[in-house]
Amino acid sequence: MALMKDEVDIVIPTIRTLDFLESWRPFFQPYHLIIVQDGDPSKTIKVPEGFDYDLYNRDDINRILGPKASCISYKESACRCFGFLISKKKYIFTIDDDCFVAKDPSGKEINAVEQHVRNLITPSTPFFFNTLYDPYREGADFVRGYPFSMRSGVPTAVSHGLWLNIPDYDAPTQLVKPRERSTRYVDAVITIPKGTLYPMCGMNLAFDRELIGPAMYFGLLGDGQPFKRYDDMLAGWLSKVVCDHLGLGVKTGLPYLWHSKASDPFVNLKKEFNGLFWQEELIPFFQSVVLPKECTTAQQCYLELAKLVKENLASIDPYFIRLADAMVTWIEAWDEFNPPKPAAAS
Ligand SMILES: O=c1ccn([C@@H]2O[C@H](COP(=O)(O)OP(=O)(O)O[C@H]3OC[C@H](O)[C@H](O)[C@H]3O)[C@@H](O)[C@H]2O)c(=O)[nH]1
Ligand SMILES: [Mn+2]
Repeated sequence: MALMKDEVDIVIPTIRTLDFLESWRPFFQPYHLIIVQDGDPSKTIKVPEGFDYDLYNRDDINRILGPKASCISYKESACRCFGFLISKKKYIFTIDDDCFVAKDPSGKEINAVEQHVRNLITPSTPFFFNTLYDPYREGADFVRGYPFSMRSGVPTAVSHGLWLNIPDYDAPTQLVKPRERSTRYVDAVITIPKGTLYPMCGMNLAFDRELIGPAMYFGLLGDGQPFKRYDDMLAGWLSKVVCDHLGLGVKTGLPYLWHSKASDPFVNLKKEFNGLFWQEELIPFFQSVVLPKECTTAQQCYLELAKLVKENLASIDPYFIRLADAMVTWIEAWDEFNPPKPAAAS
């Protein structure tokens, strides 16, 4: 049974091949796939038979967005956010092409789509921590002392899944621990408390487009930019600031998938180099941001954040002025392709 099959798009950035889809066929076949082909658009990427998909390469992105295509990264997994923008569905699940179906401790294959949807359709508890983890899961509840006034929770905007086998480590960690593998299956889903940022990894991620889509921009990184392999981190910091401001929840934990490819740590070190230093200034900055109460939509919050990025981060590097402009272009593109729905007749 494919949960919410008409409400979910599965977005896959790829610069390699899509053979991994065979592993997901039982779970993905009922859903629509949006494949964002990065790199050389003249290269043909084969999609295995039997999947319902749209595939967009760089020529398509340029044709569809016109000048606004300038905000979509090139040669960076951040290109995936083009799929977020042109989707018409309520939920997005995005996954990398080197991620496979994992098994839980009982040996059962994990349907990551289903778990993400369950995470997203049940509330979050960012304002008061429930020590027995997600109280809305089967076999759990609010523990003694949990305020009754808070037990309805808040809408969940983001569901952040994890990975067995190759963990998402930065290059320095990968270099000193080349053989370390993620083997611990933790059967938990946890709401990330309000006021706390987190390192959002894009390889096993789902979100509610209608609640937080405009804030899930993966930035202008990659080819031609001094900032690389921090696309998901940037989106995670900014979207969490917006979620906290709008009273939306972010969950992390289940589902797990099996991450198979360790990218080259030396190549990654070069790509991540600036980010390793900049993150130590960016994180405290985003942690300190307080958005004005007049910002009541994800778009308004995001445009305010673009202003703050431009005003406060150019001292780190002039690149942040370009990033701030790209954030504004992203919202313009978002609104062009996702015009506000007319208010229901009263
Ligand atoms: O220029 C590129 C490079 C990659 N892709 C696609 O993005 C996906 C991730 O690529 P890869 O598996 O090589 O990345 P990792 O080293 O595992 O690190 C990931 O960690 C999570 C991040 O969100 C991000 O996905 C990576 O940093 C994969 O589908 C590639 O085909 C691309 O489109 N363009
Ligand atoms: Mn990978």
